[in-house]
Amino acid sequence: MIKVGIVGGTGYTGVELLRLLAVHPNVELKAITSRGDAGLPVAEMFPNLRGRVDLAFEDPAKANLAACDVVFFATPNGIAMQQAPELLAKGVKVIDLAADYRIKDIPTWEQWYGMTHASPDWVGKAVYGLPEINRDAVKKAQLIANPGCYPTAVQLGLLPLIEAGVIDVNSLIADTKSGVSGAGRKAEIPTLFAEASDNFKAYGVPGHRHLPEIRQGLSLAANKDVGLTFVPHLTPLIRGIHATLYARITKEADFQKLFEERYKGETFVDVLPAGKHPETRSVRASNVCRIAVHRPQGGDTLVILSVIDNLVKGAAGQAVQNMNLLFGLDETAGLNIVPVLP
Ligand SMILES: NC(=O)C1=CN([C@@H]2O[C@H](COP(=O)(O)OP(=O)(O)OC[C@H]3O[C@@H](n4cnc5c(N)ncnc54)[C@H](OP(=O)(O)O)[C@@H]3O)[C@@H](O)[C@H]2O)C=CC1
Ligand SMILES: CC(=O)N[C@@H](CCC(=O)OP(=O)(O)O)C(=O)O
Repeated sequence: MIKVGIVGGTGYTGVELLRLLAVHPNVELKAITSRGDAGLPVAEMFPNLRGRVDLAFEDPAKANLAACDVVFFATPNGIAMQQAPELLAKGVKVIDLAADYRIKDIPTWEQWYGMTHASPDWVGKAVYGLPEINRDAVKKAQLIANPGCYPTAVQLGLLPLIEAGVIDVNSLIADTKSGVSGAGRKAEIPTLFAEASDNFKAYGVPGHRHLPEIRQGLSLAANKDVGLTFVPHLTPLIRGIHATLYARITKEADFQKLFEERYKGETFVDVLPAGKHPETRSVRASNVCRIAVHRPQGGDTLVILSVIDNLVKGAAGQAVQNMNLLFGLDETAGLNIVPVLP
């Protein structure tokens, strides 16, 4: 059994990791941390885990994380970069759900995240954990930078077209919507019920920190810098991301077939039949990204629709998928979940 620790067990991605790992056939949960709720039984905070997780939260300073085979950091940005190196030096594998190791260019990361990087040496060694792109590198990694939620939906939607060289990569548009769980579990005014329900708004239009992450991935695939307009929106959903992606065609192809071929054999990417519209509820609680390819009125613009559950394929599920690869397990272990509908 793989001994697993989680730093930041009281957040939304932390409890989602617990939900998935509690029934994972190859995992033994060893430690779950919280600074504020150390000593509290996990199932008392999260009643959905009663009878599934019998651990109590531990103070991160006291938990024996070094005895684990893998530690997930489900913490705010800037925590793993301080705490992971000590574990990595002891041979523990680390999967960071935050952004500390996602961006290879340190000045770019420091500019967007507004802090000095505490372990820049590990950035170069970290592997960006988008398995559909990077599977072989993930298998050999010690440190995984788990992708952001918007970057997962956007990259999976655009990469097949960029890899095939059939679109203009200077004028890409990603119009994305997220449910409020994307903002985490901490109390904040914009995610109060009275603020976020019955409301719809864009945010971060001048620049969102996922822009450099998405640009990095797409530019690698294009082998040149891409031009991307990225506009996130907050919607009154709890879970879910819907990305509407626009790309101008530069080379004719059977675009539907191109997507079907690219994701053939990918358990967690489902290309819908031509003409369909994916819904966020069709992936809720599952690790699936559902994609549809449209060419409205046969014009020169492709519209790709890509939906994920931000907490699963956008965070905890993808992290478990990466763990499976790291330990040579079946990539789908613990992730064979039918989405909840309605
Ligand atoms: N929500 C989402 O959809 C997605 C989130 N992510 C990323 O995953 C990470 C976690 O997100 P989310 O679960 O939403 O966040 P939350 O705010 O819901 O939870 C954060 C967790 O981190 C713990 N924590 C905070 N500060 C520290 C610290 N200094 N040392 C140790 N633990 C700490 C908190 O517990 P306590 O204070 O008790 O210690 C809490 O358990 C973030 O980096 C986020 O950006 C990535 C993709 C999607
Ligand atoms: C709705 C909402 O607020 N979403 C978050 C992004 C989700 C996330 O956690 O992304 P990282 O892992 O990169 O931090 C935001 O826009 O900041």
